[in-house]
Amino acid sequence: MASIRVGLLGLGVVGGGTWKVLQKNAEEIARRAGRRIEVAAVAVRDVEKARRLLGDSDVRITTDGLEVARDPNIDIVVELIGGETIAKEWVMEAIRQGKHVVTANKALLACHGNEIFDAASSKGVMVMFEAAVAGGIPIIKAIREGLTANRIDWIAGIINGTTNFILSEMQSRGLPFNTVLAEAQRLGYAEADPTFDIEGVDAAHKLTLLASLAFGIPVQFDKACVEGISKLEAEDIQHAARLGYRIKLLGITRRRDDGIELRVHPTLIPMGCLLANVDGAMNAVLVHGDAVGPTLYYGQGAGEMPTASAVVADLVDVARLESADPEHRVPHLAFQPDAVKDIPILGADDIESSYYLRLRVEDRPGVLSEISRILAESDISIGSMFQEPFQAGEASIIFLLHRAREGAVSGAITRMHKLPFVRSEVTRLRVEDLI
Ligand SMILES: NC(=O)C1=CN([C@@H]2O[C@H](COP(=O)(O)OP(=O)(O)OC[C@H]3O[C@@H](n4cnc5c(N)ncnc54)[C@H](O)[C@@H]3O)[C@@H](O)[C@H]2O)C=CC1
Ligand SMILES: N[C@@H](CC=O)C(=O)O
Ligand code: NA
Repeated sequence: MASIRVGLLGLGVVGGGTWKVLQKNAEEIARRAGRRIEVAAVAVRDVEKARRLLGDSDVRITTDGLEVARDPNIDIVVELIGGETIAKEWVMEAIRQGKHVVTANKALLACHGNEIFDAASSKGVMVMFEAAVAGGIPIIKAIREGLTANRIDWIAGIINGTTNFILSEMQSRGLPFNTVLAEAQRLGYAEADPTFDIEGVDAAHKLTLLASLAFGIPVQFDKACVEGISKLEAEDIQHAARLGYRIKLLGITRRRDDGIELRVHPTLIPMGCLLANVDGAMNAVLVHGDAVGPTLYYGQGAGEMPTASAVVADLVDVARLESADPEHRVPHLAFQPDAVKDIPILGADDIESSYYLRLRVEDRPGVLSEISRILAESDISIGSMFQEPFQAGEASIIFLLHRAREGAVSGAITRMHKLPFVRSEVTRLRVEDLI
């Protein structure tokens, strides 16, 4: 059978890895796909750099992705440039031209996925995005195909390699934040704009896609509650450890009777939990289905070769399914497009979690009773608390609170800020008791 011809948009970390995997495992991939997967053209910013990587191959190099998207000899366009503007323009053009698309671009799909998937369905082409969530872990395939018998209850995961790498190195080696971030950038884990990693935006992009796949809802990144790790203090990492917890940036999406939680934030998880022991740039995703129970997917969530592994797996899927009737392909978001439901996404105040609060207080009689009174009046019960010895007339008090609505906790914190003996902003972190 004739080879399937690919146009690569971008030849950076992931694009370069994709080229390497396709060369290295060409025979094995052809045995699986039923034909060879051949890179016919690439679009890049730096032509000379691309030429060095591609060696003496006869791949056409251009700086214009539209040229690749419009090339009648290309069957699949692989978008690996990132961002939402040019990437969207080139992807939409490829779809208009009737080409299948493979992308690792979670920002693009989390913000414009509904439009892109609609356009692809109308044209009868596939948009595959395994690399966009948790890099090399086949989490999309697992949810979209492996767990289709289940009503999925919740997903909780470490889905950003950069921040997990930063938190792990800060906790285990005491390295400063900026040193570890620079190393994550050198290793190719970080986004072009690393604030996407640090502020939880990248994880929220991925979680948005997971929620759509799990619950059959439209892609709604703008409704996610997002908090990153930039404000996390070393003191809280130490207190958490003393209480038997580790802090991880988690993405959590949960189906409740009144709607769906969609949230990313630093989270205390008990040290014995599986996710608490996922270190470095590794990702891990827990998916709970009503029939299967909890399932766990673990692997490299970022970096050249692991991400390329997912891109190439999608290419093989397209090669296998290309000739199938579009009606018989797996739907983009796991549910048939006419069965997607607009279930409400819950706002921040409606989130339910346990909480860690840290208050810096002055040494005065009645401090504890005042704080306890506010919590009791807000209908929030205290699980445990400890207080550090006073130094220079001040100390930190740490509370672990039982499950409560976030709105109640925020209201209590507002009241605490008005207490004359509270000396700094109250630190609030969520606590989740996972498997
Ligand atoms: N690096 C990683 O570990 C992972 C990255 N991703 C996603 O993969 C995509 C690519 O990321 P990286 O490979 O890390 O980025 P990168 O910055 O290493 O590579 C980007 C490539 O796109 C090309 N490019 C960018 N703008 C262009 C333009 N206007 N015209 C022509 N070429 C252009 C650049 O020349 C470069 O070859 C992003 O969407 C990213 O979020 C997804 C999973 C993991
Ligand atoms: N910047 C991302 C790359 C993979 O998606 C991460 O660190 O996880
Ligand atoms: Na993946």
